[in-house]
Amino acid sequence: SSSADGPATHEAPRIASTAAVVDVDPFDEAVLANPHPMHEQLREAGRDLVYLPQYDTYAVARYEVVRETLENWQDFASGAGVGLSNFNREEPWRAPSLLLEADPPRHDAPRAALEKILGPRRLRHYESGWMDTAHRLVDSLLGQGIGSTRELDAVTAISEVYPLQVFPDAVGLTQGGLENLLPYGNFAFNAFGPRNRLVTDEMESIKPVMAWVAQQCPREALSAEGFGADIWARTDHRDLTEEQAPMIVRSLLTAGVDTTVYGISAVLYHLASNPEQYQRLRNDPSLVRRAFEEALRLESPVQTFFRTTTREVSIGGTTLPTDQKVLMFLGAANRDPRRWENPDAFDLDRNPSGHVAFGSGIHQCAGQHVARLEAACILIALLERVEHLEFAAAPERKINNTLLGWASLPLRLHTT
Ligand code: HEM
Ligand SMILES: O=C(O)c1ccc(-c2ccccn2)cc1
Repeated sequence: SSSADGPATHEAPRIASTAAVVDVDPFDEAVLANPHPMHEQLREAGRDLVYLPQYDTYAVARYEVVRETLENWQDFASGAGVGLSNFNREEPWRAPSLLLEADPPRHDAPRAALEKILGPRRLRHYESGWMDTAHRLVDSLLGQGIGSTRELDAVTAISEVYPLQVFPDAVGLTQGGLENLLPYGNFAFNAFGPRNRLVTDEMESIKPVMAWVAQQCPREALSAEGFGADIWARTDHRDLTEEQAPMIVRSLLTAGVDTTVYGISAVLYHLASNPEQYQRLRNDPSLVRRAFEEALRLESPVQTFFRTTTREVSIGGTTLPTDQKVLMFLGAANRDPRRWENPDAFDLDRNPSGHVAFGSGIHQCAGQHVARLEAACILIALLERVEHLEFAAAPERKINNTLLGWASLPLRLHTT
């Protein structure tokens, strides 16, 4: 592309003249563990558009411009990958997703298929089974006794257990090896970041895990009922091809496990941190879905990912060059005081809708209703039997380039 003063050169990236340069490393492990001070720095740098020199990437952190960037798929594309790596220049670590890393029109058929299969109407079929599983898990944790207290790590005993009890079965996995799912998602979300040790440490060990995931996706590997079967059934009417179907099953296994584990940990963290809000919820369980959304707004389990410009485009009055990565800070947007009053408070009186924890626009989370149903079921089962909960010790962060969450949530549960 050329501008008024002749053809654009490409030897050095031209920094958009008026972007605010902020020299921070969003993938530094200390920052990954506590990103909120950096978010404030990025939001208050003086411009809608920020430039991060360490990664030669632009960035957006304010709510309005994050939302605009998410929704403008024409200028900010996904086809070059939604990680730091630009697929126009580097080989992806695995075949690109037909949803996440595809732009219209290639994105259209896989998206239309998955939207229907994971839609709220279809999910009603899973509701009673998932609720029963939640009751069984809570009863196994709390025992039959009443008026007692139980200490447990809510991550290892609840967040990492419940999704694995319901989701692989709903997808239709039949071959065992479910212990591969969390490591696979953990690696996939690390891989959106730079090739730091979080990625390089697992480059070799992830290979058999990738092979296991690939073996779960063929039609014959999946049970006759479930999300996988529903995806494959659409090849019978040519809504999808035999090449697309296994890749869409892979999408479920990549995006549908670690995210929900982090989401459930997020809401348990805030309920334990806000006892009066927990009592409010216990007295009015109809607030359970709002509690999950408010926790997603505050924690944004998926913190960041990228887009790539498809032409010279302006953000906030600053022109960006083409083929440039733009990092979107969903976590910063979800606590932007320009959009949210008292942004850091967990408040069940707030209407959290409009948060971007599930993204926005054509790539908005295709599994959001699955995530919501899982969280609602486990929360309802806990509310019925746990009078109040508190921290038994300090929680510990789990570190990932993209996901923000907890490795440990030591809780004391007082049961009725
Ligand atoms: C709390 C849990 C979850 C969170 C916070 C979350 C977050 C997100 C976000 C932010 C995106 C947008 C990515 C982009 O714009 O590039 C997304 C996309 C996606 N999510 Fe989720 N997700 C969650 C659970 C799930 C589950 C349970 C599934 C599968 C059952 C799933 C499947 C997908 C897929 C397939 C996409 C790509 C959609 C597209 O590109 O059209 N996610 N998710
Ligand atoms: O289709 C896939 O494999 C896939 C889909 C979605 C994600 C994702 C990425 C960033 C934020 C939330 N979800 C990852 C993988």
